[in-house]
Amino acid sequence: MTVHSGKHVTTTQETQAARQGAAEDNPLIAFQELLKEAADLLRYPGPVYELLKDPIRFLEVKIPVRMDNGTTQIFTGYRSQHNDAVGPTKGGIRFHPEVTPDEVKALSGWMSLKCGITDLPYGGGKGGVVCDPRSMSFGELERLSRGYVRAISQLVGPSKDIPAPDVFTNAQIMAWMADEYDHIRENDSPSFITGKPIILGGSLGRETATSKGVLYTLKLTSEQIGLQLRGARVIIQGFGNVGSHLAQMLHEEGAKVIGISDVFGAVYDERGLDIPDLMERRDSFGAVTHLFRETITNKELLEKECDVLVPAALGGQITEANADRIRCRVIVEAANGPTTREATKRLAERGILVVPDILANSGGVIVSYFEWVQNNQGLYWPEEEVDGKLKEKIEKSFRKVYQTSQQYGIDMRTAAYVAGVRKLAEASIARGWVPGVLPAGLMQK
Ligand SMILES: NC(=O)C1=CN([C@@H]2O[C@H](COP(=O)(O)OP(=O)(O)OC[C@H]3O[C@@H](n4cnc5c(N)ncnc54)[C@H](O)[C@@H]3O)[C@@H](O)[C@H]2O)C=CC1
Ligand SMILES: O=C(O)CCC(=O)C(=O)O
Repeated sequence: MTVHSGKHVTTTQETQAARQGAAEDNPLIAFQELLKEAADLLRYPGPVYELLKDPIRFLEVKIPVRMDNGTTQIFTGYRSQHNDAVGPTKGGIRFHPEVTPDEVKALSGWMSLKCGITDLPYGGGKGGVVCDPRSMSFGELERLSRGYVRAISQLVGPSKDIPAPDVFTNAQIMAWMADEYDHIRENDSPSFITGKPIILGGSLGRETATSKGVLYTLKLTSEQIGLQLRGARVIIQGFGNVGSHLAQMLHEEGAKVIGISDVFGAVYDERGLDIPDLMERRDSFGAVTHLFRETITNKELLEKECDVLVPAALGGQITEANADRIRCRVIVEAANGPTTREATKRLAERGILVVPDILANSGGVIVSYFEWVQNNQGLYWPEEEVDGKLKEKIEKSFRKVYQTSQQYGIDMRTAAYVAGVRKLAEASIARGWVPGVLPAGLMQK
């Protein structure tokens, strides 16, 4: 494979096509359909589903930003709070040109389920801003980040709704947002947002937490299906925060990472890629394939044969259109919503196991919770402590979902919904929001 230096500046047609595929299968409808299945399995009364199928609060905002060329551009942003019966809502902020209201709503619902599975004291939230940060200057991005916080400031806060990074946002953006919030509130509120730089109260281990969680779930899955990770052929779609660290971790575990991709395309080498070198050379938006002369498309990469396929970019990547051409033993969903419902069914028929996003990528919010706890108590933990607690939580969550799938005879995704919705429903029942009976022992005398 030859390497060249060059600069892509536009989004490829393949990206457009991938997103159109996602539009065919609206993530909010997919969330609602499976939520209904889980609520019915648990025999919850109708109002439980009616309450949880949409966010409890959804805000759309306009953010005027002075651009470097003197013009003013008006950006659209969203914040969705799915349910706050358990506690404050929690979830990342995505900066991406194709953010939609339904996507943000679905992402907030998935956050609620994620926090339910992992037993965090939160409901789900999510934010998004329609923008392309790759085409903006540092100054423009800072003004947009601060403008977004001003626009949503009434709705968020350390005990209301706690944002974090997601696609195309990072620790620097969290730092600007934290600073803006402190100015508005006129006090220091480090637990308003997580994923911050360490110097501003970020937790050790947060940057790699999502990837570490994916690695742990993959290891647990491998034990179940008798897959040897050492020497296993792995393909990872996306080389940003989650994909790149995961590639590095798998490389260190002795797995062979044979394909990776970014927004521009993919690189594939059946002999294994030099991951440490790619880690050095990726840019801050997780782009690396522009360094290669020979690339393939994201679509082609997903269809290459491997043992483990890890989508770690956007939603709606494995659909009815390509599910029959996916050739792997297991898919571990690091991205949110990468596999549509129809594709999940097709893959199950073909014996391909899917480890669902709301379990596999929960390491990020778990360590965000640890960051929030550390900020609230003003006492900071060493990285080993963070890692140990993360591993414990992921293992417990995996067992919960796996046992639920065995108990009800359902696939891992449906099991994750069943395991995740329980806490939400029970807290809503306990508050008297919806009718229902709590399991014995939950309501103390
Ligand atoms: N950062 C976190 O802690 C968590 C992230 N996730 C999910 O993991 C996924 C990746 O997130 P991050 O790594 O944080 O984002 P990132 O912004 O660091 O990286 C995104 C990667 O996806 C690629 N990409 C973007 N658009 C693409 C397209 N249309 N086709 C192919 N590749 C594309 C980018 O080039 C980049 O390599 C997202 O689905 C996110 O919601 C889930 C849990 C936590
Ligand atoms: O770290 C967090 O609070 C949320 C991360 C996130 O957005 C996600 O898990 O999808």
